[in-house]
Amino acid sequence: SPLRDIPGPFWARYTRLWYLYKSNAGNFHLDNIKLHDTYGKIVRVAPNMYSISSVDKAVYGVGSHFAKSDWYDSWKHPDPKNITLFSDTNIKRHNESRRRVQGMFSMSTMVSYEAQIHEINKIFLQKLHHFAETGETISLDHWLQCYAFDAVASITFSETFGFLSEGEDIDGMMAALDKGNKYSSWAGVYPELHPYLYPILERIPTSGASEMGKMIRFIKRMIAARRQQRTDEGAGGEKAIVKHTEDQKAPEDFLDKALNAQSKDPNKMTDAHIFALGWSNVSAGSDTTGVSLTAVLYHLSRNLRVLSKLLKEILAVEAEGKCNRDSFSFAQSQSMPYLQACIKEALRVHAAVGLPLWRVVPEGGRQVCGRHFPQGSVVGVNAWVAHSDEAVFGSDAQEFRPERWLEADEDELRALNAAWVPFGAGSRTCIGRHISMLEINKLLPLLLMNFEFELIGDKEWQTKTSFFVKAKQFETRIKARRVCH
Ligand code: HEM
Repeated sequence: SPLRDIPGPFWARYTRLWYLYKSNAGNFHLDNIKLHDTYGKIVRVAPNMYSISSVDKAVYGVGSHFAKSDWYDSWKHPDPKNITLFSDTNIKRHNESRRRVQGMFSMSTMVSYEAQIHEINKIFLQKLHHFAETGETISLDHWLQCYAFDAVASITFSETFGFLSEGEDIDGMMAALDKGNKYSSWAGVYPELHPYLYPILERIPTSGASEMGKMIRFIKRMIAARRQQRTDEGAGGEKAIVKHTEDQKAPEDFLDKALNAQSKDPNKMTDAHIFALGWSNVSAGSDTTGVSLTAVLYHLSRNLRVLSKLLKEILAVEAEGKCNRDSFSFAQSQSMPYLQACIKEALRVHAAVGLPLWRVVPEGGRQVCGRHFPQGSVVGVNAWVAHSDEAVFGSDAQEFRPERWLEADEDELRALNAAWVPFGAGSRTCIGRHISMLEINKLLPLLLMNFEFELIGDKEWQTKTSFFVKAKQFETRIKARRVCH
């Protein structure tokens, strides 16, 4: 092989088992950084899989023609009818599907959902005020995940899953998603087995495949119920706008938007597109935002200098009467440079996704990270590796220091931004990033204005990666914030 000199662990040269084991051992986000420290910019992690240390535009640039590798096949049901945006490895079909739904995810559309997010924020604040009164210790990561689930459900289906009000994983949906993701992460290493493994494992209750099946059925039930409701209401698909919330001013939710688009042109918005939309929002829009919110709060709680500087910015806005402790507008958050720097920095030091984003070198081969790769080679960058690159982020790359985003000059900022990939990059970049940005920007100032978060234990937190880098536990005590600092 022309790539035989690429270094890496001994067993990775001969078998995918090494990557299977390592990527599922729970620490690959950190192991991947160590691998690059040991072996350099390009590291072999399996006979034909190469981890690269930077976000090469040749691979991830828009129009690069590097398709997602078959590692993504295991992220969908083997039935080809169940395509999803995230797992589609066909460039042409993915572009077409993405174009059909792109408008629903634009920032301007997202801002129209502010009122829904505001309602979810209210429920969450009430819950936290209760915990502040009782003084009990809570798992903040769990509650932030409940929040993210209910928020995305609210804009997708105009109803919450009830996680925040119950504080529980109702119907085991969180666990189902978690197990499904774990299955996909390991089965992706041997994707050729997925069509055979999935139907067998699906029959074993609580296996990752059976839990994935449960989520798929849940989404299909939500869609079928809405179709029925529209028929019962006489909409029958022809009426342009059908409201499913009591608030008649609320914008159409994602599902209605998709069903209305289908009634206008069933060929453009097929049943498969509608399923893919519901599935993407629930599966890709909950854990990711929960993990990111958890990361922001964790790093702020451990960096009191940063926290008090951010509080100053937020409380100054409050003093000017531009917000109150119940409501914070997205527009306001956008004019707060330190808040933006803190969010960006937290997503840098703790990207939600902790595995490389695998791509296939297209026909004719390509130059990647300064070396030629023949077609069919699989290359991928892990955001954790890209974000720890000292050549870009400086010798303090490991530190949580939001100022780096404010001190950089124009050229430096361009380089920082190019290496900042918590949402992926290029044509496969996260389509839902504006949803999470809306949620994070509206919620975080409210949390900090209302509460003090006291971490239990002074050790660094423990994390576990399957695909998402989740806190093992984030035990916290909450106090109502009464005095301005
Ligand atoms: C902070 C929160 C989020 C993070 C960190 C995040 C991260 C990512 C990343 C890294 C990718 C690229 C994966 C790859 O190349 O394989 C991605 C893709 C995707 N994300 Fe997100 N995501 C977030 C929130 C959301 C939300 C709220 C939604 C939907 C409601 C969503 C839906 C998607 C979809 C559908 C894709 C696939 C896009 C495509 O291939 O065209 N994400 N996300």
